Amino acid sequence: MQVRLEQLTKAFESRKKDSVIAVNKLDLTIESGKLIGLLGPSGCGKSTTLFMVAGIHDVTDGKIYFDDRDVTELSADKRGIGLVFQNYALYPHLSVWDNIAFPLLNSKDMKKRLKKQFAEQHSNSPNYKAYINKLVEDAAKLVEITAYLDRKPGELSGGQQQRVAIARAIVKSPSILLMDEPLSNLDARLRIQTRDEIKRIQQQTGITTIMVTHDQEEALAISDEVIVLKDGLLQQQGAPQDVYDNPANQFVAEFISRSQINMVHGKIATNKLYLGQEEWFPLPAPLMDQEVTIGLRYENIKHAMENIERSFTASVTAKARIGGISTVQVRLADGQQITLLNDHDESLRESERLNLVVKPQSILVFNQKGEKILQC
Ligand SMILES: Nc1ncnc2c1ncn2[C@@H]1O[C@H](COP(=O)(O)OP(=O)(O)OP(=O)(O)O)[C@@H](O)[C@H]1O
Repeated sequence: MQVRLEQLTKAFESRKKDSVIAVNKLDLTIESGKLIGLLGPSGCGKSTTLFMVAGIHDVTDGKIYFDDRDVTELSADKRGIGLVFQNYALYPHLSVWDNIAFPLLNSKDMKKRLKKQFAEQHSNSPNYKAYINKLVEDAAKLVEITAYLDRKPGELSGGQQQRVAIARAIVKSPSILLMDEPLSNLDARLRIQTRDEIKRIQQQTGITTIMVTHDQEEALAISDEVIVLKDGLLQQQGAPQDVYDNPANQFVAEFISRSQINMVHGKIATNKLYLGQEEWFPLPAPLMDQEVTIGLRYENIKHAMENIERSFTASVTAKARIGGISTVQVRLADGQQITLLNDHDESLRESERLNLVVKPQSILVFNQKGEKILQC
């Protein structure tokens, strides 16, 4: 099912006189069957957006459509969504089976729907009870927790509990699955494993899924598309690699870079780009004279032959090795430091002068407002 937000806005009344605009005129279309990473720093409005789509928060302004149906005023239980929370929110006194079956057995609407489905589908189940049992077992099988159906949540690991929560959300065949930071209570190893599980489950079911996360690596790894928010405003939507390669602005470039980006001070003067104080190269198209910030990702800066077009020189100040990644820090003529990946040359010496070049289309130039004015 497609999800479309039109000028979606949420203001929270504050005790002080100004209200907080948590989500600000958000226009978005999420295509059916996609896994979306809703991404941004703490307080940017991710959860508020998700909870409006879920029907948990009412909207201050704007519209929410599921396909062509306006669901803005529809209550949460009538939207056909599955919800997964950060803290799993399982019932501790119920078994895993009972937790998964809970939404099937405790909603009048759902019971009505299931009875109709059971009658229409001429299912292989001999009776309604067996039909429910099969739905629970199928959901448990999908998330691979069949062996734990008799246990209580407290007898499971965090990762297993989150799988139960996912099973409970998908057992009612929702049209949309909404996940609020589903991985953040898990340790690093389980996070990667569960992240990959979410991808598999989403691909197997084809349910349109929106996953809120503040962890860009997590979002980039599994999402078909990422949506980046800041201060309640949409910054960019696109395929992970495209957003990484072509960030819309300085904020996105820094947020989606695992911090491995240099932001170097420079300027544009008489249609030439300056790296620090040094003239670098003529602009491909004219731009106004101004101070700029130049974004250069570590992996895009390479050693080069002397005098190659757009090359620049810098001297080595330090080398570092973190895990399998080796970096070298160099100083430009005006003293600014930049870092690059030290792919191949372990023999670099301190103060050695290097000739460097940046991969085409990866020089990102931002104006003082953080808007991208050039990428070349
Ligand atoms: N019930 C509320 N009352 C008042 N302000 C709220 C309320 N809920 C959220 N906010 C504010 O709205 C803004 C967006 O909050 P939201 O929880 O959506 O952000 P988030 O991106 O999900 O953050 P996090 O990653 O920390 O969960 C924040 O400034 C927050 O303080």
